[in-house]
Amino acid sequence: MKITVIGTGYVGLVTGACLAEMGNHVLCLDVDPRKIEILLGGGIPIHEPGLLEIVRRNAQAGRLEFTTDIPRSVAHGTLQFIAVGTPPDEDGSADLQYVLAAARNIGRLMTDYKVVIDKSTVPVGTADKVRAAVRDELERRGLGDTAFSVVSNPEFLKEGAAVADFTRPDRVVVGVDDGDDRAAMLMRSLYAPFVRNRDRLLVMDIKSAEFTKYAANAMLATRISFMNELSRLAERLGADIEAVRIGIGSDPRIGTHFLYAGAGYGGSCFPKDVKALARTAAEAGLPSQMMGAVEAVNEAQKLVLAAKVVAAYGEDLRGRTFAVWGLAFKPNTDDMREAPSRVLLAELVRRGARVQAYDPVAAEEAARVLALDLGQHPAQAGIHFAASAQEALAGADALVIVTEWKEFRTPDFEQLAARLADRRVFDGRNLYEPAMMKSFGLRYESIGRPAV
Ligand SMILES: NC(=O)C1=CN([C@@H]2O[C@H](COP(=O)(O)OP(=O)(O)OC[C@H]3O[C@@H](n4cnc5c(N)ncnc54)[C@H](O)[C@@H]3O)[C@@H](O)[C@H]2O)C=CC1
Ligand SMILES: O=C(O)[C@H]1O[C@H](OP(=O)(O)OP(=O)(O)OC[C@H]2O[C@@H](n3ccc(=O)[nH]c3=O)[C@H](O)[C@@H]2O)[C@H](O)[C@@H](O)[C@@H]1O
Repeated sequence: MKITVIGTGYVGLVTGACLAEMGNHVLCLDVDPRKIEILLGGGIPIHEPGLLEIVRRNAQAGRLEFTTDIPRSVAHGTLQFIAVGTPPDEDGSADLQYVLAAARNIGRLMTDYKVVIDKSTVPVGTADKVRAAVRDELERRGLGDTAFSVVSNPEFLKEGAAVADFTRPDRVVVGVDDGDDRAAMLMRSLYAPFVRNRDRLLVMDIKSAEFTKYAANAMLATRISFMNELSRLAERLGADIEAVRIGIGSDPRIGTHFLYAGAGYGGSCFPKDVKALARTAAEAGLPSQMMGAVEAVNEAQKLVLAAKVVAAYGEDLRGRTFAVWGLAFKPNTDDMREAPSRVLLAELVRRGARVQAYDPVAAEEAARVLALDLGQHPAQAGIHFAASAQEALAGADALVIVTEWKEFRTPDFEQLAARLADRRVFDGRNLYEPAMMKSFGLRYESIGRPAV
């Protein structure tokens, strides 16, 4: 099939590459010429395991192309995936300006039947707005009776595992208008190679499809905030949240996934989608009590590591040096959006500490966003980037772990103890056994477990 993907962020690029891999002819459009330049040069603008190979292979085969040319992109695909950003507006609602701009471009230039597919995460009712935007443009051109379909096809992939999530999905949700058999059939055949078990392709009405996406992210964020709140209580009571996690996760009604207490959730989606769902609920006259609580618990959780450091060293951290391992909002990505490390680093440098930070891939992106957060170059604020986890430890008083990259799981503990002046580790991801840390003479504080 001929497919256009609008937006070459995480979702657009993964969608385009994986659909090309199945033999479709995909043209990816972005309005950001820098991204298209990178893609035309054989690279990708993000760090995502396995993606570069698929992009290169399909680009070389001529099945995956990139452009900034909007008329060409509209002419190309019968299926037009809209995969642009939907960042939070000032009031927390999803900002639909990019989605609607993409829809207007389609209406302004299309000459034959198109399926306009909302892949971006968009509030219930957005498909109607997209439809109106396309229709208005067609009518302006005197082509009001040109046929087109609007489909909701929310994406559930996780960064760091995006290719596997897209190609072996737990489910694919497709929202279509009642009776729009043409669009439903096109979507079914498009996804057939990925959903061998046909039950996993869930066709429903458009509003339910739009709502399913927010319900999924809100449920996952709720689980994390619930565990984070319990972790604080566990610390106060002297219980171990890891034992509790295993204890409750073994009940299949609860399940083992997404129950890890930590340094707070970050990323481009949970924070914004929780806010947007709260906004939708308020606008519908049914204000959500839960979403506000989920968000408030998370904001507080992002401060927990800094609070532990302050409890150990006092409010004034001048003259102290901290090694920080992990900056990205989670492992296997260089994405720094809403990363808990940003809150930690801002707190440490505000109190006068020096920071030696290490992340396997996110350092460059971290330097960029921290400069914006702090209003000055990170080095001026006292943040230095180390080339390795070991280098970050040199001359540090203590280590703070924010992101659970695999390479942090089994460090040389003797060396760790020898390098840290205070032999102290603050672990925001519960990577190690407290008793083992103690046996190496390390003082160890983690999340929701007794300090040793
Ligand atoms: N990042 C993720 O893991 C997931 C994201 N989503 C949702 O997918 C959507 C996209 O997210 P990301 O890929 O992270 O976004 P992103 O911000 O990384 O990329 C969006 C891209 O769209 C481009 N763009 C904006 N307006 C455009 C236009 N009119 N025409 C062409 N290109 C345009 C931007 O230049 C940018 O490159 C969001 O709604 C997000 O909530 C859903 C599931 C997973
Ligand atoms: O809508 C989206 O964009 C995506 O949002 C999340 O994916 P993502 O943000 O890439 O990352 P997650 O793996 O969900 O992690 C989000 C945050 O939660 C934290 N987390 C996750 C799991 C857990 O048990 N505890 C925990 O603190 C992670 O450290 C991270 O900061 C969802 O998992 C995807 O299904 C969804 O498609």
